[in-house]
Amino acid sequence: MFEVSSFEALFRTIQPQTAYILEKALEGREIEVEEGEYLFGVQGADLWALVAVADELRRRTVGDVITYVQTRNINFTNVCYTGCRFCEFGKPLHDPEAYTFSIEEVVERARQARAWGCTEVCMQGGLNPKLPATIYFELVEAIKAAVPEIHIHAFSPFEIQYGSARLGISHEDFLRRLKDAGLGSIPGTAAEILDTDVRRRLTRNKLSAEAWVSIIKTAHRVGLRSTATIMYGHIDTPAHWARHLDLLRRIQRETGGFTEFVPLGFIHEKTLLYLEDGARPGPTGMEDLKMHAVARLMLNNDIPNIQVSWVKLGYKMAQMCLCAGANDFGGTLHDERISSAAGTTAGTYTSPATFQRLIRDLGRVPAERTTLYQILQVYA
Ligand SMILES: C[S@@+](CC[C@H](N)C(=O)[O-])C[C@H]1O[C@@H](n2cnc3c(N)ncnc32)[C@H](O)[C@@H]1O
Ligand SMILES: Nc1c(NC[C@H](O)[C@H](O)[C@H](O)CO)[nH]c(=O)[nH]c1=O
Ligand SMILES: N[C@@H](Cc1ccc(O)cc1)C(=O)O
Ligand code: SF4
Repeated sequence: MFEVSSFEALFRTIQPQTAYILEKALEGREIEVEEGEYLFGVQGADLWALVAVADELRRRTVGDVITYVQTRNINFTNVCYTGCRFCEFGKPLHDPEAYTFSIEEVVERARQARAWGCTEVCMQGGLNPKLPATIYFELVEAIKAAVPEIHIHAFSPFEIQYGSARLGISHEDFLRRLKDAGLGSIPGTAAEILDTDVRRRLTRNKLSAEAWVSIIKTAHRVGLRSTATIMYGHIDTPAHWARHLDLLRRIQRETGGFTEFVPLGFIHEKTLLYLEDGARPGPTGMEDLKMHAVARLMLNNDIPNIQVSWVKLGYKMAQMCLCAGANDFGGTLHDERISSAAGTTAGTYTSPATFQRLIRDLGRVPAERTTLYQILQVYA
């Protein structure tokens, strides 16, 4: 049984309802959707108690190691007509900033990545109607032929839906062919908020919440693991967040395919969602802390790894969230473009030395991992 007693004194100083839920969490019991929603509303001493309990659960489940992965983003095209209101990365074909890499350019980037020490390439793009629908297979095959040892983490559920629809084949056949070509895993992006009403206001043409769930489950069934994400801090509410977390853990109980959960705070600066549609200017610092902490409480029994996105949070807030339930620092990235296009100034690359320094500053232990959380080296 989990130890509750060391928290007793702290719990006497906070709201009884908060204390009740935090005790349940320390006992390893399930935090219900309504309880998660309640926790998103706590402030002051209750918020710090939530953070302390999330940090304790993190310590019990995954210990004091904080991992990171050497990976290079290859955003092979930004041409996209979906028009998501939160995205400044996607551009129409004739936009002066539109670009598409050739297969040779993508392969060259993967080769360089390997030479720099990367074990992964993270590849996502716009939905570019000028590219052949077979581009997804061609990219994977070409990278595998040139750099066979690199793990290819690529193509969001939306890209899977788009590619398979254009080829007229099932999601399952499309995913199996990608896996046979050498795909290693898929990013769980395009999740945004898995709620029909919110999605309608974020983006008119994007895949539905149901399709996201179905494609993720299909990927897991064919043996392709994925990350899980949420994009929060725009027109969404704590009720959406708690339901989203609950949906992710229910998927995980069916498939076991999620490697980690990555909260992605909305980068608002240049987006139409903020400038024209009245969305909030991204999450506040307290919302960032609560997102990582409540995720730890609700997911701890099902998804052990919670990743901070340093691109969205910046290093200082990322460090804080690593003290509030998270245990993974994400990737080196090298060429981050999506958040940068939306106006973040957090940077496009983080070196292993920087990760190690920021992790040591927390009194924790840095370690490099692979995409699937195999530890490559611990920096004791
Ligand atoms: C840019 S898309 C690339 C893959 C594909 N086009 C898709 O939409 O699935 C990848 C993810 O980036 C995230 N993203 C885009 N713009 C963002 C922003 N302004 N703030 C935070 N995340 C953003 C969204 O979660 C989105 O699903
Ligand atoms: N969090 C962001 C990522 N993450 C990619 C990860 O580094 C990696 O692919 C994953 O950990 C696989 O296990 N990439 C971005 O471009 N922007 C982010 O905010
Ligand atoms: N972190 C995501 C990928 C990602 C890429 C770009 C983003 O803007 C956000 C997330 C994953 O590994 O699954
Ligand atoms: S989020 Fe993806 S689908 Fe939406 S506009 Fe951006 S690149 Fe296109």
